[in-house]
Amino acid sequence: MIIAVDGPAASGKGTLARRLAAHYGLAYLDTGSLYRAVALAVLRAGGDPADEAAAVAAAHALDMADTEDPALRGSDVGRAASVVAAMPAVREAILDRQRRFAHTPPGAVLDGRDIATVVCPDAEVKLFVTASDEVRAMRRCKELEAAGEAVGYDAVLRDLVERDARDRNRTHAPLRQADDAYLLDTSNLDIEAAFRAAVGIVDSYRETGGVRP
Ligand SMILES: Nc1ncnc2c1ncn2[C@@H]1O[C@H](COP(=O)(O)OP(=O)(O)O)[C@@H](O)[C@H]1O
Ligand SMILES: Nc1ccn([C@@H]2O[C@H](COP(=O)(O)OP(=O)(O)O)[C@@H](O)[C@H]2O)c(=O)n1
Repeated sequence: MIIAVDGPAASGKGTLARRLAAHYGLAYLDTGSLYRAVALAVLRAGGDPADEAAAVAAAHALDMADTEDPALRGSDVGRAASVVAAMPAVREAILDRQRRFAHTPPGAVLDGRDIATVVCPDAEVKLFVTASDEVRAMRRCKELEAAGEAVGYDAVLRDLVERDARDRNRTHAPLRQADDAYLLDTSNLDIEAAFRAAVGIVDSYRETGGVRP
């Protein structure tokens, strides 16, 4: 089984996808960490994330071990990731790797922006996870604070809104809800409630053999 989890920044898709993977015994891939790792490699080499040749070279050289670096979670890296992610050649360089991961038995949960639309349009279950801008900014603020990066709420909100706009408006593989994806708004759900709601959606899919919303 493949479960696709897409949504805007800090909507809680990673938290949900990781728990769904553990619950159903599936592998888990945070595809955002691939774009973040490409961006971090360019930044560390002293390059500009807008330099397409540098970003594409970093994407081809990407090692899965690079996706474990705690430095990936910084807000500067998130911003740079959305710049390199708008480049079709960067996306192309890491597409097959994501598809192979998803199709390795017994299947996987992948979270990102284009999983249901581009990477795995054949996924059995598609979730589009969202939350209000304010709720997402508050969650990301707390997360950055806990990681030792104190960024004010206003700056985090501005950053998320700007990054989402870049992700939604790019021409190649933009962030959007697939026509056959379930919308899960977690604005008023804590982590446990969001997980229970998602399990309800996946189980009802399995019981009905794939009735779409
Ligand atoms: N439903 C929720 N309620 C409250 N906090 C949440 C919820 N889901 C996730 N979080 C927290 O919000 C932050 C961002 O979640 P994450 O799963 O990393 O989002 P995304 O993968 O969409 O960027 C994390 O610190 C996480 O613990
Ligand atoms: N499947 C994906 C995943 C991430 N991305 C890009 O990578 C950036 C970082 O993704 P992420 O999932 O780590 O970001 P957060 O939601 O954790 O803030 C996004 O802003 C997108 O530009 C993408 O284009 N496609």
